[in-house]
Amino acid sequence: MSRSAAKPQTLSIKGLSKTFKIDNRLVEVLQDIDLEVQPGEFVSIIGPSGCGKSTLLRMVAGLEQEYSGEIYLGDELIKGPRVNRGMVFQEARLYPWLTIANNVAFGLGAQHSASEKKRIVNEHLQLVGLNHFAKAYPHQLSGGMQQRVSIARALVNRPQVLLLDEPFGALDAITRIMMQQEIIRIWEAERTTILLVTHDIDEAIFLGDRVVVMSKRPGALKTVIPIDLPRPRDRNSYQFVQVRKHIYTNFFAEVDVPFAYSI
Ligand SMILES: Nc1ncnc2c1ncn2[C@@H]1O[C@H](COP(=O)(O)OP(=O)(O)OP(=O)(O)O)[C@@H](O)[C@H]1O
Repeated sequence: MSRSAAKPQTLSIKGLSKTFKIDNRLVEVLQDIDLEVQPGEFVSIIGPSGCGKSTLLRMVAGLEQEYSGEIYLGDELIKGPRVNRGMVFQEARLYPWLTIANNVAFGLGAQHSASEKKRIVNEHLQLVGLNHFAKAYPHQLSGGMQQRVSIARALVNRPQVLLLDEPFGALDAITRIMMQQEIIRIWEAERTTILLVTHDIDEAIFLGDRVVVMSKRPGALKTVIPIDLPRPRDRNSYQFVQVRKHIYTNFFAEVDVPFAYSI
């Protein structure tokens, strides 16, 4: 592909803490997060429900702006959303009245001519394997295909960082496995830095160069585990199973069940 990439930058999260006001109470959600993500690295984030994983991603996206600490992309202090960071959510969030091509084109800036827009959209539809669906509408696509459209839309401005917030959570198990292979293929083609939040420990190990494990709220970094397994990874290999066992037994063997959820 003839798509020129911007120079990759390191993502630096420094001393990040976040408090929300819930029911007139201040609730500390994130506590002193320090994390450096190298250009082109794939980092998976796991942790108990409510520990602040999505909030952390939203902060990197620039969607949350009140917090202490700093987030840098290269030399740029992140203060709000910008096209150098793309985000994909659990639901595809497509516009039902727009064709697939127009959904992908939606985020493209006015600096592109109509023919340039068409070329960029086609390249991205090809990247996610949907070039034959340019004129279809979202309701004509399966959940996995819709999610691929939202990945194309997030990549269309050539972001430095792709933020994936439980992007395959709503998909069935088989589609999920296919999408994991798909995101690896896209990542290997694009070499975009990826931050993935997931509830699925296998998915975190299968995809990540490193797995960040967060503690329960207020979310802090419990540990960061490098995954030195060769790609493509085999979920049933001895080494893979050992990494999974290590994460389960050391970090998730005794997850506290809040009283409200206990029987
Ligand atoms: N806009 C908001 N206003 C108030 N509280 C919020 C807001 N967004 C998130 N929270 C609170 O922050 C905490 C962390 O939420 P967040 O969605 O980041 O957690 P999470 O780790 O992604 O959870 P899950 O794994 O269940 O999706 C929760 O207690 C939630 O209630």
